Amino acid sequence: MARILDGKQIAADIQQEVRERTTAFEASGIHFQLTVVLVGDHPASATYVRNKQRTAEKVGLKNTLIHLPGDVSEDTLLAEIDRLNADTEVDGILVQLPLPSHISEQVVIERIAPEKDVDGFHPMNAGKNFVGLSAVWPCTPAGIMEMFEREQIDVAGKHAVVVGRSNIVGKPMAMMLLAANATVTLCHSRTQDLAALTRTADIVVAAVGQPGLITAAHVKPGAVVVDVGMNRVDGKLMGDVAFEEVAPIAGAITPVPGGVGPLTVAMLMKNTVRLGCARRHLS
Ligand SMILES: Nc1nc(=O)c2c([nH]1)NC[C@@H]1CN(c3ccc(C(=O)N[C@@H](CCC(=O)O)C(=O)O)cc3)C=[N+]21
Repeated sequence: MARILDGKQIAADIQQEVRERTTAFEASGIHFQLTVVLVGDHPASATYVRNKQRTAEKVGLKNTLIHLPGDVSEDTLLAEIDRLNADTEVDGILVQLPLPSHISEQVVIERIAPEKDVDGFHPMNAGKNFVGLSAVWPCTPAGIMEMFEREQIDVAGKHAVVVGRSNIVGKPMAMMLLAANATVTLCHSRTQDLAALTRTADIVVAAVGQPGLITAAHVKPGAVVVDVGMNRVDGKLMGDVAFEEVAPIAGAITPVPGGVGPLTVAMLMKNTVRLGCARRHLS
């Protein structure tokens, strides 16, 4: 039976460290602020945003929610981002995705000042990361790497198979693993014989949004299995991994919930402090 990687506990450890840093800065009158922009009333988004705000509160970050109606124009949203870019009190800006279809996510992401881009989604930051200049990495892959480190899962020289090629998770995950000296295979919806590839993996990261896609037949005994999936099935949260059948085979596995999700939120806090320090020339 696999070791269960307790994302919630690791996230709590990261949050504790962030709390210690914000407390130290508070003593010198410095307060970091995360601003979340939510457009519309997508129920899942509202839950995630509430989670982020609660966590920000806990770690001593000022947090502001800008909630705009679902029919807000792209221009109004862009003007709001311009205002936040210019606000010297704001350290991090997160525009919750997905956005309504009448708004271009790419245009919005590019409008966020790169030095306030806590998600690491801006092409400037993605590009820097691509060439090995360390910018802020997207929170989900960053949280997974942080978990590997804290759980002493050494990725150097290992074969890591990432399933999913989004700009938010799959692509940056592959880049981070590569930077940490893993041998990386990036799979996606058009990959032929996925199971044959994942069966050769020492580490599998599933980030496709298909409940139960990764089965026992996809996993080599002893492999580390990381489940990024957040699928709501009959009101229940399910990952991309068929946990019940994979857990007995894997060497280590993340649960859903309580795995990657809390790590993502914790890294958002860590990234906010990092950007706040960089912008204020603090170490
Ligand atoms: N600009 C932007 N940045 C994001 O980082 C971003 C985003 N947009 N849009 C949506 C996705 C999704 N995401 C999650 C974060 C935490 C949990 C999380 O904490 N999940 C809990 C369970 C939550 C529940 O019960 O619904 C867990 O896995 O234990 C889930 C999902 C961040 N995202």
